[in-house]
Amino acid sequence: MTERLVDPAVPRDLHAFIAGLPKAELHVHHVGSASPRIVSELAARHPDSKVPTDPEALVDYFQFTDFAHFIDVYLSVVDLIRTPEDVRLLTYEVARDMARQQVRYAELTITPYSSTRRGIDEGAFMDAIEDARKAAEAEFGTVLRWCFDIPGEAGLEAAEETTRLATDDRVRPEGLVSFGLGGPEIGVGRPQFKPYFDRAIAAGLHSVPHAGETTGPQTVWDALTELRAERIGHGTSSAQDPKLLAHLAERRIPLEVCPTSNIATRAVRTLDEHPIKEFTRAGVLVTVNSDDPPMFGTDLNNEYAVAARLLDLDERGLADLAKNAVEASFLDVPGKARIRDEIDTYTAAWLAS
Ligand SMILES: Nc1ncnc2c1ncn2[C@@H]1O[C@H](CCC(=O)c2cccc(C(=O)O)c2)[C@@H](O)[C@H]1O
Ligand SMILES: [Zn+2]
Repeated sequence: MTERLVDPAVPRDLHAFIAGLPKAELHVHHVGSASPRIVSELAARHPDSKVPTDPEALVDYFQFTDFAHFIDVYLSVVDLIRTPEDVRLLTYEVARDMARQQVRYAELTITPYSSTRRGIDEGAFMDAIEDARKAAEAEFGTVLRWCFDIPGEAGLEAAEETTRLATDDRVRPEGLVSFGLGGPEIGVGRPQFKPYFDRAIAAGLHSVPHAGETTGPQTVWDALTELRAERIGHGTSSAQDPKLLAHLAERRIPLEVCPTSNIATRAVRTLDEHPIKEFTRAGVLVTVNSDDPPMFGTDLNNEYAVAARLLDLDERGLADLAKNAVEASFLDVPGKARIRDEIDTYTAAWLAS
């Protein structure tokens, strides 16, 4: 798997630099990060599932003809997660995979509605993710925080349930920092979710909806004006609207860019056509993320290598990219300073060697 991820266009020593570079990840999904080993283990527990039990067969299963197909496959993996133990195992293993890539901090997007709707008790669900979060920090030194997102296509009933789980002090987990909106965008207008985002923001959560992934720049404008987005998930179509690009740059509103995701879901045709270059030229604060790494045959290190190739970055450029994610994160000030210093120390030592 790792060998397939080594982008031949990027010098091997830059891959080595990336592998050791301390990083933060802001746009990565809980279920979407389940490794082939975990997915095949869960599939073996549930023979009624259409998900292959063989990790190699999963590589073919994770090939998508379009975004709708991706969502279907994604939900077939969601169906495998049926007990709090499944949730705990998945979360802990995701943190282990992140630690292996020197991820010091990650905001993991979780869709609690999809699990409680499938019968997992909400209190047991929150305990499972919190236990894994505390274990990951103690054992790997990786700090996890949660983003709860509404699966928009599931409508306002899902929005209400997600908002309740995110704002009711009797159930919301300690690690929760942000509130999002995921799933298909086509036919799922952002303005209808304004009341729910207003409640989440009033409860102290940061707004980070997906927008402009499979629809045009108006969706990004709506996310900014109606949902008061502090960051935008993907924002790919922003490149079609120079005023929007200027607005994002001027207000320093970060984009959570996931290059390989956009190719795998057919949102963008080829990496060379990806708008990440336009974003950078316009002065937009770009962060690089993996979204659903095993499903897209990638990992965060590979996304940094892709960015290095598309943006022609050297070690200092890659270190700046990592620091963008730290700056755009909702980690506290001392935590940000700690990771920023680690990045600078690592980079200086690398360049001096
Ligand atoms: N790149 C992505 N872009 C957008 N979303 C992404 C991406 N990657 C992962 N997701 C996740 O996909 C899910 C979609 C779930 C969904 O649409 C749905 C529809 C109807 C019913 C139900 C249900 O559970 O009853 C769920 C979301 O949880 C979202 O967090
Ligand atoms: Zn996403």
